Amino acid sequence: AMTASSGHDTRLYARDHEMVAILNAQHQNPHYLGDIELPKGIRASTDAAAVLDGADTVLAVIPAQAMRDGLSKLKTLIPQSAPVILCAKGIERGTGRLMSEVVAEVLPDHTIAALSGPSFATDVARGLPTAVTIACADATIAEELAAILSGPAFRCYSTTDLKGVEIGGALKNVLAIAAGAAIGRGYGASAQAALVTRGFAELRRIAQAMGAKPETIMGLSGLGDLMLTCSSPQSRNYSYGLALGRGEDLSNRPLAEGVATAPIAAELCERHAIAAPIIAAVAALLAGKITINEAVTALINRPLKSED
Ligand SMILES: NC(=O)C1=CN([C@@H]2O[C@H](COP(=O)(O)OP(=O)(O)OC[C@H]3O[C@@H](n4cnc5c(N)ncnc54)[C@H](OP(=O)(O)O)[C@@H]3O)[C@@H](O)[C@H]2O)C=CC1
Ligand SMILES: O=C(CO)COP(=O)(O)O
Repeated sequence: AMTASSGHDTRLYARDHEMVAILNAQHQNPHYLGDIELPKGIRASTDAAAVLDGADTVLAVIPAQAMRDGLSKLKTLIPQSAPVILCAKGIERGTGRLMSEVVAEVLPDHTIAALSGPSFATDVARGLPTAVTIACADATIAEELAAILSGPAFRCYSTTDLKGVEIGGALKNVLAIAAGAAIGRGYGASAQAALVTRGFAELRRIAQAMGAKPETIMGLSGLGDLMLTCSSPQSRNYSYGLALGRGEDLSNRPLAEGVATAPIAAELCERHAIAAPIIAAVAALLAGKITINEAVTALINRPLKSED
């Protein structure tokens, strides 16, 4: 929707024939975006070759755990000259790879970028004002992509800190589950703020260990997306946490990337001796190893320390 609103020829590949037919005929995507009116310029197709033929920029918008498989199937069709912009927020299960590392293995000769920041799909599709970060190791390409993607209500800031952008996007989902679970269990807004703030300290430590820039973590793709995702039931990760906290049935819920990312993030922190008790608690909670009450009691009774 954002590229079509900016006047770009926008083609969408999807595997669901019915969705493609409805999108082309009614300019809506009822399953994912309700009755939101999408720009008429978007042309959808189930024919990947036709969609990707001659594309000068490709946005990869599939869940993190499906990224390797999804792009592998399309790799011969993606034009060599087209930068691939990753929109998924997560760490790959099994390998611990960031999305850019996954794509570097699948498409080793392509320019890789990542688009991330506080941006609910429904807000962007409605044309509500949104600001995000686009990252690419090549500063000129990052700036060019920011200019291409920005539009009347969509503002892109550019950075070369690909890792920083990816780490913020992946970990905010894990922390949103913690925030939602605390509210769902009835611990209140003070506990929620404490979890988000101390979770942010964990995010900063991990980012530093991985060589990300502090400015990126303090920016839209870090703090910005953390604020959004940890405070709004519109977030699928936060609402997953809410349901967990309320003891609701967790089957058949919409995608919550933090569920897959939590255990791998906790394992990475343990392996690199990075203190991340909240991320570890989310992983243990999701694995059914502890209850929310046990997690909160353990967190609040940790040895006292300075606030760093
Ligand atoms: N929704 C949002 O507000 C935002 C989402 N993101 C990120 O974008 C990524 C995708 O999320 P989102 O689009 O919301 O997820 P959804 O679950 O809403 O949609 C997933 C899309 O990916 C397709 N898909 C799923 N699995 C595969 C697969 N194995 N191969 C090919 N296509 C597949 C689905 O197709 P089908 O319908 O055929 O199953 C569907 O079109 C996530 O990492 C998310 O964190 C980032 C910013 C905002
Ligand atoms: O990443 C998002 C907003 O920036 C969407 O969050 P959820 O995946 O939790 O819905």
